[in-house]
Amino acid sequence: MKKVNEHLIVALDGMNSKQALAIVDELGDAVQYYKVGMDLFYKMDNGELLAFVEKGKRLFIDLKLHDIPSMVQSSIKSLCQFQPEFLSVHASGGLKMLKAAVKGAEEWARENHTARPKIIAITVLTSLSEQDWADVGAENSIREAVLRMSLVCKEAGVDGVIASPQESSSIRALCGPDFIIATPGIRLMPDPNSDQARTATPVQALSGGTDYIVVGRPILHAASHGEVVKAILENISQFIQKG
Ligand SMILES: O=C(O)c1cc(=O)[nH]c(=O)n1[C@@H]1O[C@H](COP(=O)(O)O)[C@@H](O)[C@H]1O
Repeated sequence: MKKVNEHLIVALDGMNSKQALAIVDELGDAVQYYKVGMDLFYKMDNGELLAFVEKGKRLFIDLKLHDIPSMVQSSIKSLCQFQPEFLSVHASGGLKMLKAAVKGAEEWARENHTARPKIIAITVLTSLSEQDWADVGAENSIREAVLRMSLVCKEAGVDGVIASPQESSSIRALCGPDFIIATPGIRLMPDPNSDQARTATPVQALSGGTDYIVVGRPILHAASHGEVVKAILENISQFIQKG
C-alpha cells in the first residue's frame, strides 16, 4: 500500500531553479514527488535536473510531448537521462505516437539496464470547459473524449492518464485498477480567479479513484507551503482511513 505522501505530486511552477530546489529542501520528507513543467525545465541545467533524484525525490518531467512518433520516441529517450519516474505526452498525438513514447522509454531502459519511466498522457486539459472544447471543433463531450483517449492510451501500452476528477471514476471502471490516473486542478476552496475549469478538492479527486493529485499554486502561493502540504496530507490520510 502506498504511503500518504505518495498520492501527492507538487508542481514546481512559476519559479526559477534556485527557488524550486529551495522548496524541495523546505518541504523535506513531507513531499516525495515533484513535477517539473515547461517553464522550470527550460530554466534548469542538467545538474539541477539531476538534483531531484540525488535528493531522493521522485521526478515527473511534464513537457507534454506532442509531435510525430519518431520525434516523441527520441525525445523521451533524451529525457530519460534525468531519471524521471513519469514523463508526459498528449494523448491526442494518437496511437502511433503513444506507442512510440513507450518504445523510447523501453529502449532507454534496455540500453541502461534499468526500469523505464512511466508514460502518462494528458487527455483534455483541466483548464478547458465544455464551451472551450466545442470552440476548437470538438463534437463530443469532454467526458466522451477523455474516455476514448484513455482507451487508446491503454491500447498503446501507456501507463496512465491525466484527467479531471469529473472523468476519473469512469476511466477507472473502463481501464482497470492498474491504469494510473493523475488529477490536477485541485483546489482546497473555490477559486473564481483560477485558470482551471474542471476542479475538485483532494478528497473529491481521490473519491473518483485517482492515484495522484497534482497541486501547484494552492501550495506555492500560500503563506506557509508546509502548512498547506500538511493539510492536504491530512485530507488524504483521512480519506484512506475511511477506506
Ligand atoms: O499535465 C499536467 O500536469 C496538467 C494537465 C492538465 O490537464 N491540467 C493541469 O493543470 N496540469 C498541470 O497541473 C498543474 C496544476 O497547477 P495548479 O493549478 O497551480 O495547481 C500545472 O503544473 C499544470 O501544468
